[in-house]
Order: sequence, then C-alpha cells, then structure tokens
Amino acid sequence: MAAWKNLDTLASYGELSKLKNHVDIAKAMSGENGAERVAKYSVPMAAGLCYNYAAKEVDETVLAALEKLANEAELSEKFEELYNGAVINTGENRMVLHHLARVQLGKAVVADGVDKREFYVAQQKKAADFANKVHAGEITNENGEKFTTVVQIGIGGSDLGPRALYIALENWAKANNTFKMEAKFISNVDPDDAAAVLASVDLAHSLFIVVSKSGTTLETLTNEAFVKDALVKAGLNPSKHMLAVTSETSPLAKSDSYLTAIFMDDYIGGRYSSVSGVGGAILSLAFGPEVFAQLLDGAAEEDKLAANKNIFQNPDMLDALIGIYERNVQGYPATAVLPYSQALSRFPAHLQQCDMESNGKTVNRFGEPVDYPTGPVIFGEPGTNGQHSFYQLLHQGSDIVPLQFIGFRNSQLGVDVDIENSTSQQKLCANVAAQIVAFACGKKDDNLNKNFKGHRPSSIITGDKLTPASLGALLAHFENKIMFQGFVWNLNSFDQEGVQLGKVLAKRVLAHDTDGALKAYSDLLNI
Ligand SMILES: O=P(O)(O)OC[C@H]1O[C@H](O)[C@H](O)[C@@H](O)[C@@H]1O
Repeated sequence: MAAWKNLDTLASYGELSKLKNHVDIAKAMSGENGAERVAKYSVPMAAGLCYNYAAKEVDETVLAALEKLANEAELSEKFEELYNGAVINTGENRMVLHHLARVQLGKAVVADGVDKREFYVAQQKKAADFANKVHAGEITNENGEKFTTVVQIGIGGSDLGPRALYIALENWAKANNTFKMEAKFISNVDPDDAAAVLASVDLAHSLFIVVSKSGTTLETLTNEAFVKDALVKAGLNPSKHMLAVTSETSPLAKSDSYLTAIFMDDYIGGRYSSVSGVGGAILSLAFGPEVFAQLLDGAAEEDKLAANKNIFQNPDMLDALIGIYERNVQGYPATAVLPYSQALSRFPAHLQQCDMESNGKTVNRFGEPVDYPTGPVIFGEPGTNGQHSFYQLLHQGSDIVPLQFIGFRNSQLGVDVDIENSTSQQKLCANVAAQIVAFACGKKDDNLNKNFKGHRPSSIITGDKLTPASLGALLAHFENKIMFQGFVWNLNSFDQEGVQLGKVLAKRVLAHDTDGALKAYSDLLNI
C-alpha cells in the first residue's frame, strides 16, 4: 500500500523547493539552445500526439528532482491502487473507476458481485444499440418519422465534457461522413437557455437525453420539466422523446417515462464521466457508436502511458509534476489552456471543472488542513482569439501564468485558402509558434511600455489532426494530470463538497427562509 503524505513532509519536495528560479527560460530558449530543447524535451503521447515542454522552466536538475518527488510520493503505485479498485475517493468512500470505462489496466474490479468493466461495456453497448436503432429508423417519433436532433439536458459534469467533445468532433464527423444528428445542450437554469434551444429545434423530430448521475440536480430536473411542458404543449408525448442517463440508484432510474435508461455508477465522478453514457449516448447518437469507440481507444492508449513508471515516458505524470513545480515552488497562481483549434473552443471550460473541482481544496484526503498551495485557477480560450483579448496580461501583467498550448498541423475540414503565400492553417500554427517564443524570450525595449520581460513558461501538445482518437488521448491526458497532482498534494480529487453550501442557501431563498444579507439580496433580485 502506498503511503499518503502531505507534500511538505517529503524530503524530495524540500530539495525541489531549493530550485526556485533555477532555469532562466529566456536564455535557455534563445538561439540554438532553444532549438536543442525543442528537439529534446518532448515525449510521445497516444494517438500521434506529443507533449513538448521545452519552454517550461526545467532542466536536467529540476527534472531529476521531479523524478525523485514522483518516486517518493509513489505516484505510480497510487495510480495502480486506483485502477485496481482501492477506495481513493475517501470523502465519499468510493472507488474511482473512470479509466475502467475505456480500458482495464489491472485486475478485474468487482463490486456488489458485478464485474465493473463488464458493466461499463454493457452500458456502452446499450447506448450504441439505441443510437443504431435511431439512425436506422427503428426508434422513431410517434408518427414513425426519424429523429434528426438530439438535445442533452444536464449540468456540470453532465454537460461540459460531452458538449466540449461534441463541438470538437462536429466538423471532423461532417468531413468524414459520420455525422448523423445535430446535438444541442441545455444546462443553465436560466429559462433563456432552454427557451432558446427549444426555439431552435424541430420538437417533433427531437430526442432529449436527461443526464444526471444523482438524478437530483435542481437545474436538470427543472429543465427536464421545462422541456416536457414544451413537448406536451406541442401535442407530443414526452416519454416517446426522452431517454435518461443516470446511476441505477437515482430517482430517474425508477421512472418509466423514458424510451430507455443508460446507467453509470457512483464510481465515475461527474467531471470524469464523458467516457460513460453521459458522453457516450449523445456522441453515439450524433456521430455513430464507432466514433465514440475511437475516442475511448485514444483515451485507453493514453491511460496505458500514464501507468508507465518512468516519468520521461509518461506525459501525464510529467505534465503534472511540472505543474507542481510551477504552483508550489515558483508560486504561480493560475494556468491557461490555449488550444489553437476552434474545435476545442469549449475544452478549456471542461478542464476548468475537471481541474478546479478536483483540486480546489485546502484539506487533505484525511480531512486535515494542508499548508501549501493546491490547484491553480484554470482558464482559456482558443487561439488566435485569445491573443486579441487577455494575452496582454499574460505577456506584460504582474502575474506569471504558465501556459498549456495545443496545436495541430492540419485542420479538420481541410477547407483552406492561400492568401499572401500562406494558408489560414499555417497562419494559425505560425501564431502559436510565435507566442511560445515571445512568452519565453520576451523582447527588450527602452520604452518600458513596449518591453517584454519574457520568462513566461509554456508547453505545447502537438498532433497531426484533431480526431476522435487524439481527442480521447487529450481528454485522458488532462484527467490523468489532474489525478497525479491530487496525489502529490495528498488531496481527495474526487469529491466536491465546496459546491454544497450555495445549493443549501439557494433552497432557503426559494423557501423564503432568509434573514440578514441573504434576505437583502433576495429582495434586491425580487425573488
Ligand atoms: O450529474 P448530476 O448528478 O446532475 O451532477 C451534475 C453536477 O452537479 C454537482 O453540483 C457537481 O458540482 C458536479 O460535479 C456535477 O457534475
């Protein structure tokens, strides 16, 4: 059994801490040194991706210290325990099995007499069969007409991942003739969200997937009722237009008002659930089950790399460790995720939840306070859009924000023009290359307003093209990175008690059980 210890009790962390500002990244990335680093500091990921950390503030000394930390913190052993079914989610007394939805890395995990891998595969098959029948016109609306649109109703983990993945693959599916149905999403309890989506679809030919692991989330239940009301008003029978994705123990599972129910369980956290029916149902309906299977394969391949004990062959662990150095030794408060890919426009939003809900904690997995910084603030937008927005602060602001770029050599659609001797894709890629060097090296100017200090570290994940497999690898990479960082910080990354208080107070507001500031704000908002 691995020993779970606070980061600041580890000898290797003491050594790492002495290496603050050890690497002058501006110098290291200048001239031929920079070219050498780009070639050297690179590790293959799954599905043809590559993690390049040349522009991070590391050298052989820092990397050796990180390797020691990985060993002392027993990161590989902890991952092994996780995928073999240990109760890693101490707060909720649960196993953490999202990897098992895509690959069995270790022993069979059996709970309540059920082989969990078999259960997840069976649910994937159920979603695939349902999608195939919808595409074949075997499951239709009451008039025997095919469904053309699918709308997911869910929030948080039941929305962000699936939405980001759908947007990421929409153009790819169109270019590869696997696009089957348009997908839309309703998440916010703001009535304008549901109303706008409903106004944009043809209700008679729309399927609605109610996705809630717990089956108790206020926003989702409210939006389900909102949609049912619209269906009834249109003279349609809601039970012929709706399916559910939920856990077997949730109130939704007991309802017979759905075409079908696809199950997940308590061992897959909401923010890690895109690979379960939560993402599987909508992606199989939108693009076909084979495309979802390719995404799972890409994630599985990345998971296998994450199980590698050598940090230099394990891009997920290495990325996690460099992030620890940046957060705990260099003291950087945030990390930006910057995909140079319009298809990944919602990927940073998904990672916000994944990372900040997992590691935004100040007590360790035993409920004791920790005395060091944990999860950074995560934000991001696609490039080049972000360059014309918040990059000013990233280049010249008072905080150094480490950057995680993502870039592909080819576009998904392949539709492009050559203007002034370069294609749009080349312009996109030129910008990401330029940004990495600008951030690292800066530029001296006597006019301080025009001076760039540089010393702003970044990494880049590169690939040929964003495909289902490379998207799966990307998803798994960040999930595994977050997991390893949680291990280093000795956190339970798999619960989210911090979201509860607001829910309790909102209920009190709605019940008019308020006083003091809560009452004053209720009055201000006319509730
Ligand atoms: O899928 P559900 O049970 O409806 O949960 C939806 C979301 O709401 C919760 O408040 C949590 O913060 C999220 O982690 C979760 O993904």
